[in-house]
Amino acid sequence: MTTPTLLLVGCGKMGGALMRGWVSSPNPPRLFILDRKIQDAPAGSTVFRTPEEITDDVQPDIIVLAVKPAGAEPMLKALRNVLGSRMDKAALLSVMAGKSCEKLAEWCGRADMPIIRTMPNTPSSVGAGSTGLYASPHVSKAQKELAIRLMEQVGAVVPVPHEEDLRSVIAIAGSAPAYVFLLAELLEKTGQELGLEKKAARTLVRSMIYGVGKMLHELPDEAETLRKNVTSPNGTTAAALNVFMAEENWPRLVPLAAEAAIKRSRELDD
Ligand SMILES: NC(=O)C1=CN([C@@H]2O[C@H](COP(=O)(O)OP(=O)(O)OC[C@H]3O[C@@H](n4cnc5c(N)ncnc54)[C@H](OP(=O)(O)O)[C@@H]3O)[C@@H](O)[C@H]2O)C=CC1
Ligand SMILES: O=C(O)[C@@H]1CCC=N1
Repeated sequence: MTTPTLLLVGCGKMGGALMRGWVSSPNPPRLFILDRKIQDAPAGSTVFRTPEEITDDVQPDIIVLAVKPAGAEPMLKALRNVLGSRMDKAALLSVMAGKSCEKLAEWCGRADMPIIRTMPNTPSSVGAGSTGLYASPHVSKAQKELAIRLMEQVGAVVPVPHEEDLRSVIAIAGSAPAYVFLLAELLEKTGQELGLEKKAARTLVRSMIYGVGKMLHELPDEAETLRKNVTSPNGTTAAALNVFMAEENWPRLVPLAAEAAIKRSRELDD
């Protein structure tokens, strides 16, 4: 298997998470990075601060676009100018929460530009990401396989049949690490308010969430079964879950939050 060449455009929170995941994986890609402020580029990679700095020897197999959606149009137009026909030999892999394949192809200057849209998440930085992936009709079988292989190097990949499905991926996986981090924050804070030392609350909460993640990852059981195994009849967990599971709480709030994320993804498309 040949080592693919990537041009990673934008190396902030998500691009940086992918970069860290890739360089720690068994077969790291050859990395060119375009980012105006990256400080910790991995050994062996090459950094450009502006599109104009990109050298003539750069021929990417995949251009990974990880800037904010609002910055996509000027960036792709600048890349087209600098890369010229080299752009035609590459596929574009967007990680952005907005901007359709159609728009991205237009900004690449080519209606049949092969575009792969993905929605990864920051756990990719430790090889435990989850990525939804949609390939436009212009993506070849080999390009799609390469994109899947790259994203599998940093976690699980779920191909989706429709571009629109990526909105659901955003709501339950792309944005969702923040929901779990919020739960961790609130549990740690509550532990301290209940009298535990900060360090003790932090250790207990983080190892608990790690353990829950490991069980969900390794065991075949449904989440519901694992939840019920913790919930002794009339015990402490049942008392707490009566609060969370009340109709007006999590059963209403989780779909409401997902809907808000989806609505925002539509706005980011414009
Ligand atoms: N954060 C997350 O958890 C996830 C984010 N995404 C998607 O990833 C994309 C990036 O998000 P995120 O990583 O959070 O954003 P960041 O702002 O952290 O990263 C973007 C990076 O690109 C750089 N950049 C932007 N424009 C240019 C330019 N013209 N020249 C050089 N460098 C440039 C930015 O520099 P500067 O700051 O100086 O502008 C920054 O370092 C978004 O589209 C988002 O939807 C997807 C899944 C999860
Ligand atoms: O908040 C955002 O818009 C990005 C996309 C998913 C996670 N972060």
